[in-house]
Amino acid sequence: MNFNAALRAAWSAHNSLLCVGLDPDPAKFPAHLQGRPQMIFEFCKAIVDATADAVCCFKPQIAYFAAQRAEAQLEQLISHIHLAHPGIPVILDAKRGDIGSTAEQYAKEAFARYGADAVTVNPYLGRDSVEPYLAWPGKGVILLCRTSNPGGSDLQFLDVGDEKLYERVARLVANEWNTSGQCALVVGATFPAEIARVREIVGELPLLVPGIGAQGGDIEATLKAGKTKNGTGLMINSSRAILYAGKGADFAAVARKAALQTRDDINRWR
Ligand SMILES: O=C(O)c1cc(=O)[nH]c(=O)n1[C@@H]1O[C@H](COP(=O)(O)O)[C@@H](O)[C@H]1O
Repeated sequence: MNFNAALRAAWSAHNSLLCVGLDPDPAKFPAHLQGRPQMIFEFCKAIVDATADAVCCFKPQIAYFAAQRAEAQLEQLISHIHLAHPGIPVILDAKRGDIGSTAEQYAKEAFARYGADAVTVNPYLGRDSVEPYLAWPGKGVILLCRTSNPGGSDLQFLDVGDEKLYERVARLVANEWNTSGQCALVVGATFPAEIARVREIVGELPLLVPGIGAQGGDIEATLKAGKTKNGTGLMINSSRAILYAGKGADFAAVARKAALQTRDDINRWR
């Protein structure tokens, strides 16, 4: 699957810019799943099947699986998404960053082991640390630019010459690293002014925007700042606000309601 092409197709086929983040925390699972050996897969599969027609992509966060020794369930989940919901791209949120030889292994892990269509990557080791991901044709490489957390400002807001570090990252990625059209950027919904600045710098490049829902980012401000001319260009992630909207046996149906509501709230401002 070509990540960029699949994303564009899903934006249009599902009329949605919503990315459902899969951050499974067993402590928050409904009672009837507790203690089941495959509960992480079962929880995520139920969410995926209930929300697939309302999203443009899914984003499993690898730490939630690895912390529970559930990597096999992550493999199973991504494979399920591809089989049951073909065409919906999967972003593996791993925020990797290492020297080239190690990055080759991380790229193989994301794309060959897990079968992800895109991966999040930290840009601060520079171009040669990102090239091993770009060597996988058609796979998406989503670079951290202006993260949603308050401490993101500690480094990303430093002045480098006549611009901020996050602006330099946006410019570098859009103008120099994106030679094969595989790149995208992460910009938090909690910083709409910076979303607007990044959009100004990068033209139509897709932006992954986490931070609505549990982190309190504003949907209207995000859309006004980040949408492209045709009302797309964004993968707006919500994890906890959708996954844990319900706490009972009907959790997947409640998650679906939350996802549809979020999709519609987003579409109001496109
Ligand atoms: O790369 C990410 O996805 C990411 C970048 C960022 O700046 N902020 C951020 O919250 N994320 C991820 O997005 C998800 C946000 O989850 P919620 O706050 O529950 O919607 C988590 O999986 C985070 O790891």
